[in-house]
Amino acid sequence: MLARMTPLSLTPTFSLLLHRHRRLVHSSSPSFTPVAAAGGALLQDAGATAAVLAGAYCLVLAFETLTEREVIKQNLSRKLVHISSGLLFAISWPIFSTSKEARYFASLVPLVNCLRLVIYGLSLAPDDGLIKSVTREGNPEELLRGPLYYVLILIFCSLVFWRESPVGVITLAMMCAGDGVADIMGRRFGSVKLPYNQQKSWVGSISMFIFGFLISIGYV
Ligand SMILES: C/C(=C\COP(=O)(O)O)CCC[C@H](C)CCC[C@H](C)CCCC(C)C
Ligand SMILES: Nc1ccn([C@@H]2O[C@H](COP(=O)(O)OP(=O)(O)O)[C@@H](O)[C@H]2O)c(=O)n1
Repeated sequence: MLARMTPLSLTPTFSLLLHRHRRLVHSSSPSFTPVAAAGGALLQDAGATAAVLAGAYCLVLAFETLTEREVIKQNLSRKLVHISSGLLFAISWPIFSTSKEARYFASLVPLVNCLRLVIYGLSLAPDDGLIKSVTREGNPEELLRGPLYYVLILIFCSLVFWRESPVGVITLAMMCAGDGVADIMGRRFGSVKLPYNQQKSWVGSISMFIFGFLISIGYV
């Protein structure tokens, strides 16, 4: 049951397309050999990695542009990147092959972004746009805290849980949708604070649970 869990995998259309795709790739034609299958999977994973890397770059670039043009505020940009990055990363998992190596290809995407955050967080190179779109105050060192922990969790979930266990996508749903929405709802409507934490509110905490749970259900 848990084998090959993938986001949207229960959607009949998606399952049928995935099944037809797998039958096509693993067809029993005489000319089809395990070497060809391995080569096909390698090509598919390399292409998927390149596509998702490009998607990650374009996503951050889009929010950089919106922030620089003051279409959205810096704090909202950070939260929208926080919410969308991990959720879109998990949605991209089905485009990778069913090979054992697929998870390693997928984890390259957050790994490249991890290196990017370290380089710019240590000010080894300038990237004002990235800093503006994913930090609170616009300090490069901020990249080495929340954003860096975030991509490390993406690497961990893709390597350890991948599509075999729902724990990975549930973790991403809570971290991205839950924590992201908690901030937005809590800042706006969170006047009644938690008794044991005056920095958090009931609205924010309940929002985290509700949105994290709903997105988790949608993924598994
Ligand atoms: C802004 C972020 C975290 C802030 O956390 P906190 O300070 O609110 O606690 C997220 C940073 C995201 C990172 C810069 C880009 C990550 C891209 C991801 C690995 C791949 C996305 C692929 C998809 C197809 C867009
Ligand atoms: N459970 C929560 C979480 C956040 N929040 C609000 O969101 C703001 C930022 O929350 P946070 O500590 O998650 O911020 P990040 O560290 O995720 O950027 C808090 O200062 C609160 O105003 C809330 O009211 N209740």
